[in-house]
Formats: sequence, C-alpha cells, structure tokens
Amino acid sequence: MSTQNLPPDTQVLVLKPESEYRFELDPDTALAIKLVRGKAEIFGAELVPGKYYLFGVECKAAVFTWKGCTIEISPEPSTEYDSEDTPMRAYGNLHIALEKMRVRSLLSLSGSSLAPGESQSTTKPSDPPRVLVIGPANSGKTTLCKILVNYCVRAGQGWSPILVNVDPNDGGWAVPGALSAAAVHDPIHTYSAATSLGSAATTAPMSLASNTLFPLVYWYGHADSKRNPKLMERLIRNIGENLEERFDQKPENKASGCIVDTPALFSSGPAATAEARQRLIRACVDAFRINTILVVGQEKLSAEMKKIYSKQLTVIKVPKSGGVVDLDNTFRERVHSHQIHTYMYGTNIRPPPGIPSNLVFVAGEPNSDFILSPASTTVNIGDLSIFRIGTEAMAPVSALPIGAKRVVSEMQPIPVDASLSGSGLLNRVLAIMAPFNPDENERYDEEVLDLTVRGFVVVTGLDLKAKRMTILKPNRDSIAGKTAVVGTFEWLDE
Ligand SMILES: Nc1ncnc2c1ncn2[C@@H]1O[C@H](COP(=O)(O)OP(=O)(O)OP(=O)(O)O)[C@@H](O)[C@H]1O
Repeated sequence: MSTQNLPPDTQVLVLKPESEYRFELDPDTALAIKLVRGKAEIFGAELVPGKYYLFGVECKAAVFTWKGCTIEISPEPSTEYDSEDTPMRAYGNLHIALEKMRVRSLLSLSGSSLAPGESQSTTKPSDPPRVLVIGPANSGKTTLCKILVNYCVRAGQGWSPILVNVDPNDGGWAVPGALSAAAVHDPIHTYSAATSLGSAATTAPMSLASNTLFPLVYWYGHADSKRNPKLMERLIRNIGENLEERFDQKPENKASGCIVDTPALFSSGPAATAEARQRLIRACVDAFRINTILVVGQEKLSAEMKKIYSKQLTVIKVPKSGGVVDLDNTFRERVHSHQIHTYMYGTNIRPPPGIPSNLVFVAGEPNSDFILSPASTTVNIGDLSIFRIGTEAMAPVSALPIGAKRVVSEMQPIPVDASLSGSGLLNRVLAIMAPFNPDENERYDEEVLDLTVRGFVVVTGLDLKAKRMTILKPNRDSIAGKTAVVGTFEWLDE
C-alpha cells in the first residue's frame, strides 16, 4: 500500500485472520488507529472503517480481526507486536453459549412454549445468563467482561445486559473505590486506562449527556477489597437488591442477564484470605443469582469453584490471553489519579502530529464530546454532613491493650468534623449520597451505608478560621444539606 499521503510516522499493518495487534502506551503519548480494509474490533467493539480512533492515558489494548484486515497506526508506540495466539475463539464460543441462554430465557419470558427445533420435553423456563468472572490479578477479567458484553449488544437482538463492577480498584463508570452497575445498550469502547468500562459521559453521573449510561453506584471508598470485607459484602448485596427494580425489566432486558467483574481478591491467596474470598464469592453468587462462574486462567481456582458450586451452577475455566498486561501498583495509583481527573475534566487526548483534530474520534465520537468543565465552589463547612465508615478510624487489633475490644465496628458511620485540624479531609474524594429516607420511622443507624451515590466531589481547600471549604465538583448542583462519605482516596488537582 502506498504510504505517500499518510501522516508522518504512520505504519500500515496487515493482520491475518484471527490475529491481533497489541499496543501499550507510555504516559503522555497518544496513538491513532484507522481501519482501512476488512473488519476489526477492540475487545469486542467494532471499528468503523476510515475513522481515526484515538487512544491515550496509558491505554493498553489490542485490535483483533476474525477475517483479516489492514490498519494504519500513527505514530509507532513504544510497545507493540502482533500475535496469532489469542483466546478469542474460546471467548466467541462462550458468547454463543450465553446467547442461547438469552434466547431460551426470552422465549420463556414471552410465554412462547417452543424454541425452534426444540421438542416439548427439552423446553423449560430458562434463566438468563448471570455470569460471575473471577481470576487472579491481571488475568484479563475486565477485558473478558467487556468482550462478552460487547458481543451481546452487537447481536442485534435488542439486548442490554447489565455489567456489574465490584472491583473498587477499577472504579467502573465512576471513580476508584466505587462499585457500580449499568445496563449497557451500545458497545463499550476502550481508549484510555482511566475509563476501562468506557464512555466519558458516564464519568460524571451528576451531569446529563445524550448517551449517558445511568450507573447504579455505591461507595466503598478504598482500592483494596480486603480492607473492609464486611462493607464490600453489604454493598454487593445492595447492588443485587437494586438491580431488579432499577433497570428496565422488559423481556429483552431481563433475558440479557448480567456479567459481574470482580477484584483479584477472588483468586488464590494466603489461607487467611480464603474465608474472606469465599464469603465475597458467595455474596456475589447470592446477590446476582449467578448461574455461571467463569474462571480466567487458573486451574486451582476453577477446581475449587467446581467443588463448592457445581451442584448449583456451571463453572467454566476460560483461557487467559497472552496479551494481558501485568499492571503494577505504581501504574494502578497513576490510573486512580487519571480516573478522578477524568471524572472531573473528561478525556482530552491530543491527536498525534499530522492527524487533523476534526477527523479523530474517541470511542467513535468527536473528541470534543469528552471534555467536561467542573465547577469549583466555596461552601460553609457545616453545609455538608460528612461521615467515614468504621475502619479508617480504628486502631489495628494488635495495637489495642490486652483484653480490650474494638468500640467501633467496621460498619459504623463516624461523623467527621471538617472544622478540626486533623480531619484529614483536604484533597480527599467525597461521595455525595442520595437523601436519607424522609420517613423518620424508616431510618436506622447504618442507613448511610445503604445509600446510593449521586456524584463525587474533591475537597481542594480548607479554611479552618473562616470555616469554609473549597469543593471541586463535576457540575453546578448545590451540595448544601447533603450527606457525604469520605474514603481513603486523595487527589491533587494539578
Ligand atoms: N489482548 C490484549 N492485548 C493487549 N492488552 C490487553 C489484552 N487483554 C487485556 N489487555 C490489557 O491488560 C490490562 C489488564 O487487563 P484486565 O484489566 O482485563 O485484567 P484484570 O484481570 O481485570 O485486572 P485486575 O487485576 O485489575 O483485576 C488492561 O490494561 C487491558 O486493557
């Protein structure tokens, strides 16, 4: 192919059928990819030919093709290679199996007695696929969830599966520390490490954009799911209880089922964590009425799951992709900071040189659609009731005097006085919660744990003398009179 009219530093790559081009971006670098021939997809989301797709914010991803394709890549990223060894055939088969469950479920929900080609004896009311994806750290759990959800919405059957993210390290559609769920109608695009579950429009749930997903969000407040397992468990159950009533329950949506992405805690680990792991898996299985567990790339975990659950549900071991990148803690911390920045400011990736900005798209949409402008306001400290949940205020058990018991439980909401110098609120992310039950008789001590999140703000300034604090928030809504919960995430607006 002629490279005469191509932007500088552009390479043209021909991919063989069932192979993929993998890339990893360094900080502050961007990449544009254009599909020029054939069909290609990124984690299940199809690329439209002729458009430049833009990637940034340390994105790591792969362009996969079933039948072969030609792509243009500008400029050359520091890490890139192509591979014919992918687990996509296994993932595709998995999708077909889940699709069959959806069709059977829809037929049973719409009262049809027979599926084409099925005899009376095999036709019985069927559950939609409710899938739990577990596996070790960096096994590609989130990526597999995305691929399965994307294949589902691309099937052209009007499905909208619910994607649940109970990995607080990931942040889902909100900020890190959040657990969330959303009904997905359109493919999820991968373009930045800060938005692993897609669209920037969803990173500011308090603002409205035309294509906004409306996630159901709960606030855990920490990156490590082992930090407060009881709280994790409670929030997981809360999401499960809310799913039914929150999302549209027309038959196509109900039959679409759900896919649950989990933290790496769920893989093997020291004996001490085994019980917590089992409890969290059990919480997910019960809360989402899971009927299929997918174990990514770990034989031992898959054997363990089969032993415990094989009587009640299907356990399937799925291969790990060789392309999954090992993400270390420094990278994850950087990503957390990018995620909070993205929540406030949106995504603004500068196109590589030579590519006109009007021709580049982020996730298939104009670049400018992804830029948000947050508001900074100063409020009286007393305008906001702030709580933290148990653990952070607790001394470790080993530090307590012999015989002494904890007086604060992991689940106890503790009021935080922002006017005290040691409040620790400066630069902290706060979740602004939905209102308490207006009926006084329905109120209870730990109610704040069960409230959903309306949005997130960051305390960017504290003036103890004037008893005022400066808050950065993604929109102009007033926060006066609201309740907030603080976790352990800090962020500097640089
Ligand atoms: N085939 C691939 N080619 C290139 N990069 C990939 C591929 N598959 C996954 N990745 C990247 O590898 C990284 C880790 O993958 P992913 O987040 O899916 O793993 P995980 O098991 O969910 O991680 P965690 O430990 O956070 O639970 C992500 O940045 C993802 O985009």
